[in-house]
Formats: sequence, C-alpha cells, structure tokens
Amino acid sequence: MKLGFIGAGNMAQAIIAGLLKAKALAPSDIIIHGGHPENFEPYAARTGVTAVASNTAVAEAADWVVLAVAPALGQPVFAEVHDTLVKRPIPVLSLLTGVDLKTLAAWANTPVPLVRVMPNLNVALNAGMTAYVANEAAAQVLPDVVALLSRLGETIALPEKDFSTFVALAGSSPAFVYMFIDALSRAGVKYGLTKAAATKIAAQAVSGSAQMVLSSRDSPLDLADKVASPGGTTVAGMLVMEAAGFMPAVVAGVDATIAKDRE
Ligand SMILES: NC(=O)C1=CN([C@@H]2O[C@H](COP(=O)(O)OP(=O)(O)OC[C@H]3O[C@@H](n4cnc5c(N)ncnc54)[C@H](OP(=O)(O)O)[C@@H]3O)[C@@H](O)[C@H]2O)C=CC1
Ligand SMILES: O=C(O)[C@@H]1CCC=N1
Repeated sequence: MKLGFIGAGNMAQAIIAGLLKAKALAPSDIIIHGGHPENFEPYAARTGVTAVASNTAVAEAADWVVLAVAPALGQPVFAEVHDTLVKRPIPVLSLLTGVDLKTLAAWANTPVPLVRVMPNLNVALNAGMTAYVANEAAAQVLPDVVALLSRLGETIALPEKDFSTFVALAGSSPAFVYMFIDALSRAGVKYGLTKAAATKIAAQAVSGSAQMVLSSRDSPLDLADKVASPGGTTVAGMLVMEAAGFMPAVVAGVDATIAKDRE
C-alpha cells in the first residue's frame, strides 16, 4: 500500500511518525510533496520516505492520498491533480478544517472516494483522537481506512454537523492543554522550581489525570471530589480558579474555535 501526502507539514509528519512507529507502513510505502523542497526534501532524507517533485506525482504513485495542506489550498490542489484522479479515482483523505464532503466533491470535480479525517497531533505517539466521515463512493474502502487510522489511536465516526465541535475538543485542544500545562508549570517557577522540573511535574500530572478519566466510571468532577480533601488545599485552589473564570474561559475558547471552523 502506497500512501501519498500532499503537504508535509506538522500534521502530515505527525501521521507519518505514528504510522512508522506502529509499523503500519514502511518508509518506502510513503510518498510526499510539499510547498518548498527545502522543507520536505530534508525531512524525506531524514525519515526514508519518498519525496516527489509535484502533487500530481504523489497522486500518480499513491493508492490513497492524504490532503494535508492549509484549507485555502484545497481547491487549487484538487485542480492540479484533477486529470490524474480522472484516470485513477483513488481515495482522497482530507484533513482540511471547515471543508465538508460536498465542497471536497465539487473541488474534485470527478467521482472519487472521499474521507474527511480530523486527527490531532497526538497521532505521532499513537495516542490520537481521530474523527472520520466518508462519501458513498468511499463505502468499500472505509473499513481499510479506519483500520489504518486506528493504528494512530482512538477513532470515532462522526456526522459532519459535529466536525466543528470535534475540531475544538480534539483537533485544537492539544494546544489548549499545552497552555494549561505551561500555566501550571509557570506557577511552579513562581515558587522556585526550575521550568524543566515544573513542566515535567505538571505534564505527568495532566497525563495521569487524563488516564484516570478514561479508565474510571466517575465523571471528571466526581474524581475532583476525590482529590479535594475537606478543608484542604485542592478545594481552595479550585474555588479561586473558578472565580477567575476557568470554565467560562475554556468554553469561550471552544466557541471561538468552532466559529473559526465555520467561517
Ligand atoms: N496541525 C494540527 O494539529 C492539525 C491540522 N489539521 C489540518 O491539517 C492541514 C495541515 O495542517 P498543518 O500540517 O498543521 O499545516 P502546516 O502549515 O504545518 O503544513 C502545510 C503543508 O502544506 C505544504 N504546502 C504549501 N503549499 C503547498 C502546495 N501548493 N502543494 C503541496 N503542499 C503545499 C507546506 O509546505 P511548506 O511549509 O514547505 O510551504 C506544508 O508542508 C490543515 O488543513 C489543518 O487544518 C487538522 C487537524 C490537526
Ligand atoms: O489550528 C488549526 O487550524 C489546525 C486545525 C486543528 C489544529 N490545527
């Protein structure tokens, strides 16, 4: 199976890292092209994947193509590979935020299996959360696509109406979590820890807490009740964080993320 990537930036590289780590594909199974050779060629040399000279060359050599460019480049890229897709209508897996299957089909301008895929950066560690939805033409290939995506972490089939919400809760949220970890560790620095020690302590606490939520039947706030001893330190901190607008700040950030996705 040859998997092609049009666009070789952060997300493409995260997916490739996850697939190679899982040994789902070998470097020689992966073909890439990006915007600037000075970016994608050294990356290919480093990882052993094959760099080719054009997006058309990716579409010609691949069995499936992952569209991993900025959403604004989706239409011109489809125009570029149009003739190749007419000759060989291979599945296209689009990572583009805010671009639905109907728009992708219009841009493709030829019948082609389309899968809208929304991963997050954690696919690089095989700990991703990936949503997908496909058009009718992709019905036959979808189980194989989902099997491959599952090598990158958890997957969920999602109706298109929920994709913007998913982007906020999973696609963008690693950045929100990094902000929280940084805030926690910065507070540690305020009280004399080194940034490196504070960041490790904060990140491990967040990682363990997420694992606890995933493995427990309790809700996150039920678990918080188990942390907060009567008259103790935790409830004192929780109340001040909430008074400073913790939960409304997170929800407002999600609102803004969804609004941007729907622009
Ligand atoms: N980053 C993330 O966590 C997530 C991203 N996504 C989606 O994935 C897509 C890619 O995002 P991301 O990887 O972060 O973006 P990046 O900016 O990191 O990568 C974009 C890639 O596209 C390349 N590119 C630019 N112009 C062309 C072109 N004409 N033909 C082929 N490739 C081109 C760039 O090359 P160069 O840099 O050399 O110009 C770069 O390799 C976006 O649509 C985004 O919404 C979805 C979920 C999560
Ligand atoms: O910030 C972005 O637009 C992309 C989509 C989700 C994560 N990164």
